[in-house]
Amino acid sequence: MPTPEFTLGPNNYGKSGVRLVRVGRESSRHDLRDLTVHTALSGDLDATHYTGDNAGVLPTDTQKNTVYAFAREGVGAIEVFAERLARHFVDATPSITSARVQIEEHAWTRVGDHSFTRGEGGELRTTEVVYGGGAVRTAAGVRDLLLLNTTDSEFSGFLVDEYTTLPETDDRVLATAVTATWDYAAEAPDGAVYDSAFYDHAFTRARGALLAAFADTYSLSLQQTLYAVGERILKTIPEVREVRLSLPNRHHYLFDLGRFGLDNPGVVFQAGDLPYGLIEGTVRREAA
Ligand SMILES: O=c1[nH]c(=O)c2[nH]c(=O)[nH]c2[nH]1
Repeated sequence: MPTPEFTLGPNNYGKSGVRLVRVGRESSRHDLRDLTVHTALSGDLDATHYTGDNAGVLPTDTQKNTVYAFAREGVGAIEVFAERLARHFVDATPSITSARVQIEEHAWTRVGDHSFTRGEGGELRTTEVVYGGGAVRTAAGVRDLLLLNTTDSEFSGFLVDEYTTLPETDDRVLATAVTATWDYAAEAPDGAVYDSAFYDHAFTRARGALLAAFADTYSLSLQQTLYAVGERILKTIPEVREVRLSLPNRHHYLFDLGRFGLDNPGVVFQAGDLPYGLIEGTVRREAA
């Protein structure tokens, strides 16, 4: 290979948005799983970038096919399915040294033995597994979990400068669409086995902790709520080492009804769209 003029930096490639629906027919009460899978591989891929020599390139089409083929025997928890795929791409492909597999699960609600319903959009359960150098890193989470408190939220005492117009409030609607991601420790502190049952149970408990913290925290800022949510997840799941949260502030503006001779004691709001505040942060197990 001729010496290239410039240096290729970090790179990865894979298939995004692999839509997989699996029907479990073990009994007449069918099981339904609906996943979107994203693969990203990296390794010794200089040749394809510098010269177009594709000998080390496992096509993204093959990566997609592998997702469907692996689903034939079962999926289990999305964390486990992602790890199976990531390990396969690395262990079976000499040029590939690291694989990232991300999965979003769209939840369907059962309405019969073989009937299900779900709204468009809606909350997703998520995972991201990275496998390389013999080590697995597993993260799990939720996206677009909509939450709203009609009271027990204030925002006051903030910094004021010549551009500040925001009035202080001692009672507001607090609404957000939570994206939460939590990392599992490589070694479970209590010796738990990271299997599908573990991940499903941990997900249910982490989500429950998130909801409880949002509901029972008297909020002086969304930042304070963010910390309270992260803290609650860490306290609930000993295997979690870090929680990352992204909380858009879905503003609700008290609508001025005074123009119509009406009072508005926190009853009628205009739901805002853009712009929105975006509060993001990480809460870690290590002490401050
Ligand atoms: O909870 C909040 N945090 C902020 O930083 C902020 N800024 C703002 O305008 N409203 C809010 N609310």
